[in-house]
Amino acid sequence: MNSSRSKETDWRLFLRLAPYARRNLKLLLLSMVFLVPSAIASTVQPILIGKAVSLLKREPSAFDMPFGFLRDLSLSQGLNALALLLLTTIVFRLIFDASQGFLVQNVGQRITANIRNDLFDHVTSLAVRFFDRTPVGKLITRLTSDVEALGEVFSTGAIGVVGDLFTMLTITVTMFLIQWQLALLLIFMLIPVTGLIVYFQQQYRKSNYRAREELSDLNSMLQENITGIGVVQLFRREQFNSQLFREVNQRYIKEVDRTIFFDSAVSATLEWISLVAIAGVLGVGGWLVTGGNLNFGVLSTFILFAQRLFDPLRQFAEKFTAIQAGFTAVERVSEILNEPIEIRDPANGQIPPSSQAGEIRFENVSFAYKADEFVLHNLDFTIRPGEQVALVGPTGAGKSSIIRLLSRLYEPTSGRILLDGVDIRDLPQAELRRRMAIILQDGFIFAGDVKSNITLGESYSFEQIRSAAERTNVDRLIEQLPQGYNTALRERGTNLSGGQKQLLAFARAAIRDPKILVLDEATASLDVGTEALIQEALEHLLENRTAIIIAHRLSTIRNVDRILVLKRGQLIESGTHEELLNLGGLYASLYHLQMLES
Ligand SMILES: Nc1ncnc2c1ncn2[C@@H]1O[C@H](COP(=O)(O)OP(=O)(O)OP(=O)(O)O)[C@@H](O)[C@H]1O
Repeated sequence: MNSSRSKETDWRLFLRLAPYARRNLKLLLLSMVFLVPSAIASTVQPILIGKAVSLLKREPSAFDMPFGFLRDLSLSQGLNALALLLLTTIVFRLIFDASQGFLVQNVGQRITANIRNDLFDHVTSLAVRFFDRTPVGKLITRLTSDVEALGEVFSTGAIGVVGDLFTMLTITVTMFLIQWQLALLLIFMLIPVTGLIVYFQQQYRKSNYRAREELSDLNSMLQENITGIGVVQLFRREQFNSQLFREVNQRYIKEVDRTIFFDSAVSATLEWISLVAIAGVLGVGGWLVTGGNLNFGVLSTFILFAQRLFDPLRQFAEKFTAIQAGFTAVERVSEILNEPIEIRDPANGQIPPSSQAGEIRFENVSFAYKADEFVLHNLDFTIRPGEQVALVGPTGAGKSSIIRLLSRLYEPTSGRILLDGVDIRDLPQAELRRRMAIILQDGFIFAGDVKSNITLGESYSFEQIRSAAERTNVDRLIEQLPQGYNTALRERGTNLSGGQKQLLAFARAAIRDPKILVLDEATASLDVGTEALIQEALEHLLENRTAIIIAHRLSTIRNVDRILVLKRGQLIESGTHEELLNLGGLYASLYHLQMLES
């Protein structure tokens, strides 16, 4: 039952690769065709040697038919002719084996490159929810070492297993045509060995899967520790984390040891069975020869066959590690490729005219990150075009979640969000996000220069970049950097201060000229002087735009048109600064507390 299920799975996994193989079908077929002459040459060689032995022994040969031309030649001429034929088959095999190897590896590299590209595209299309539950290290393992393991199926020539099987088949048929008793003996030996190998192979596969899982955990831990190295060192967690790392590493090694055990078991089985087969042929064949039922030529041919029959199996054993690892890899890569894209563009999306100024409407929106743990309850409000609204509330009240829903990084559990009267689910995501710019507290920086971190891959002229920086009063700070706009920034912006990263995010938003601007604690990491500079720029930037501002420092939002106050995911107050102060509710008490502090 278990094995039939695993066969089914293997078949399904194999089908997973079919579309990739189809794209390189011609090369793949050609490489398979090359296997045929190679297998035939390999079967013919023992026959040629057998014939030579018969010539030397001057015994009647069992296979006269293809060698009629030898009858009129002298012994040395006949031996020379056979040697020449042998040489031809060797050259044949060399040429076809080499070409086949080259072709297969070439196709393999193309297929793995295609899979890697598809994985990248798929992963970047998955909803943020997927990333909430998948550690980065696990994903990286699948995108790198699992795809690599798949590539090895091709680079180790493991795909040549088809050729090995073909060779075994040709040898088997030829053996039966020549001498059925010896052929039967060898086949009887082959069957249990194959069964044993299949068993080891299944065990190997299981251990290999577990080893890859442990490797993912190992990489997740590594990634977490490197990303959080500051906290690790500040809180003296080095030893504690090392201990945790050692434990996972130990588990990984244990699983790898198991794979090595099964791998060696296969090689060892084949090694002794091949010797036993030769001994068997010598024993039974010797007995037949003494009885006059077999000649030396055929016996020599069968000794070579015994060796060659198990040779493809031995080769198979060597390749089998790569093949099984490849199956595990396809399984793990497929898991990611099968991950559904939760947030999709509508089949025929509506695009409201971009001249509209950006009205946002939440209609009875409720939302839970995890089933039944609602963080937003029945939100119902409208933000008019050009209105500036602040979202206020204690930590964890749900302010950032509102922004994530608005930008469709997550979808509401119930209710709907409308942009200029259109449900945002009916808008193409690119269109939705083109209409709004979001500035978060922690500006993310990509490796590249300042310019490319503002344009983010879109084609803006240098003038446009500079003008966006000027409009947000960021240009002066950029010019202070060592190479101005051309300063190379490192991954995650480690050569910029938190405030500097934030400033770049403002320029990034300004250049896009969005209808809606969202600031999520955007000025929190700026010093008072820089914040004043940005506030001034913001006033211009916010003109004629709908804006949502999240701020903990209530003094910065006093002038907005309306303040929405949230508490545990519910909208509890709404009004202008003065109205809310007069109301004397949560906002008023938060404000007075902050005033007291300052
Ligand atoms: N990715 C997530 N998965 C599960 N729960 C989450 C996730 N992000 C936030 N939450 C939960 O949702 C609630 C609202 O979080 P949210 O980030 O919206 O609060 P916030 O008002 O923006 O807080 P802050 O002022 O601290 O930024 C919190 O209780 C938080 O624990």
